[in-house]
Amino acid sequence: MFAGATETTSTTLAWAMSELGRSPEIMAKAQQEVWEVLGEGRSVITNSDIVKLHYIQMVIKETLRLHPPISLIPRSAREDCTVMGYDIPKGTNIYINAVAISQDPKYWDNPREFRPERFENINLNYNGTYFEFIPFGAGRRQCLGIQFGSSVMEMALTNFLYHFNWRLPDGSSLVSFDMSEKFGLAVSRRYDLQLRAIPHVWSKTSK
Ligand code: HEM
Repeated sequence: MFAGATETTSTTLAWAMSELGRSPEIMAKAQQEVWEVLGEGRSVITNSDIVKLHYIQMVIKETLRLHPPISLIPRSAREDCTVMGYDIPKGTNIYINAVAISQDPKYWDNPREFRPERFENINLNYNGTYFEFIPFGAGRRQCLGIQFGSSVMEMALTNFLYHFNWRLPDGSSLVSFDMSEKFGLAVSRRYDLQLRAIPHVWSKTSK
């Protein structure tokens, strides 16, 4: 459970920073929200700050839509049944492909695009009642760490964006930005993410 809890959250954070690193406009919008809501000189950021950061919450949701760390959710048929014309005998192992569902063009416009705004006016949460978006699974065996995991991710991402500006390493470009995946306990980046962290200096523009 310890590995399941830490690897999922750290992997998602790496994907969030990857998506923001290759989308400077979305990064700027997220940072603007963090700076405007929190104001200057904050050394401690609390949960009561995080609930006000709607765009950050959408960035995390959009990251989990494109990169659900547990992409195959296991189940076992408790009885003989038929699904979409396929006979499934009792005891069959079934894997629900969460990543295929959350990128299905039947439910999502331009599904491969990283666009946090798509969550703006729709009440899609993690509860597992919206089957087109199930990064934490659904039903009785749904993830027990939804609240904790989402708070940790929002808190960490907010701290990253509040305190630092992020740039590509010298010599690399947005065109060649690597987004390849590695399948393991969680679907993580194949190669470590490399970004330059530059401490944020407050000026009139960031207030
Ligand atoms: C990005 C963060 C996380 C994601 C995306 C995630 C995702 C998932 C998924 C997809 C499942 C399977 C659900 C199902 O079968 O329907 C699961 C199960 C579980 N998760 Fe998470 N998880 C995350 C973080 C955490 C954290 C932080 C904890 C604990 C502090 C945790 C504890 C558990 C436990 C105990 C289960 C097994 C539940 C059961 O089988 O009854 N998870 N998680």
